Amino acid sequence: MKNLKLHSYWRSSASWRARIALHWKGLPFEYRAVHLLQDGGQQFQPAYRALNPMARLPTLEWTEADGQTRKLSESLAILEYLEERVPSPALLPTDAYLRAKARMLAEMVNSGMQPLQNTSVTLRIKNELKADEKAWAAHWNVHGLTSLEAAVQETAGRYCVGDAVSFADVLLVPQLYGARRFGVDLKPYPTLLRIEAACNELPAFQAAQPDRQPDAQPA
Ligand SMILES: O=C(O)/C=C\C(=O)CC(=O)CC(=O)O
Repeated sequence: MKNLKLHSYWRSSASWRARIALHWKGLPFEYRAVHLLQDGGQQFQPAYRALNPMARLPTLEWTEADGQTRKLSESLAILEYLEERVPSPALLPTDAYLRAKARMLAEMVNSGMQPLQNTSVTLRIKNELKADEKAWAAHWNVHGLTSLEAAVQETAGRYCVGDAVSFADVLLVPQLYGARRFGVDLKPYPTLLRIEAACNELPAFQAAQPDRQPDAQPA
């Protein structure tokens, strides 16, 4: 994989997952900023939609040794692909059950939480339904984090699944940032907070943080 380009937005949690995985695997990439709110949402522009018909972030583009260009969207598909292409350092355990557990915890965020509070959803709740989109988003974060705190008890070591970083941690850290943005009290999730702190000691997690990205906006 050469000439990697990641279409990303600094605080898009799905972009953040891909950034962690790329840094973890030691794959340098060019950062292509797509602003989710400016210009009515740059993700809706035809050039980006041609890359990603869902008009969502992230999208990864690269070139193979034989010159073929490739593109992939959906952060979990990107994580799975990078894990296959660059197995070491790993982001999945070797034991099949624990691998499934890491994917299960990741899916609890990927399918069970984030889509319910995605910007495309919260904007419709606010503008079409005239409802409190922050309360809506906070509700689904509380439901998901309560479930995750319970679920990780079986496998947690230093990280979500034992003492090695996995997809579960890659999904957890950006989601906690989102939960804070929606005003969720995180005190009921001590295990998740402890894992987040452990992850944030790692250079790949540090490099992927929103405020370290070229399109970050001052608070
Ligand atoms: O407010 C903005 O700056 C625009 C959009 C986002 O950050 C995207 C999200 O926070 C959704 C998410 O990835 O969970």
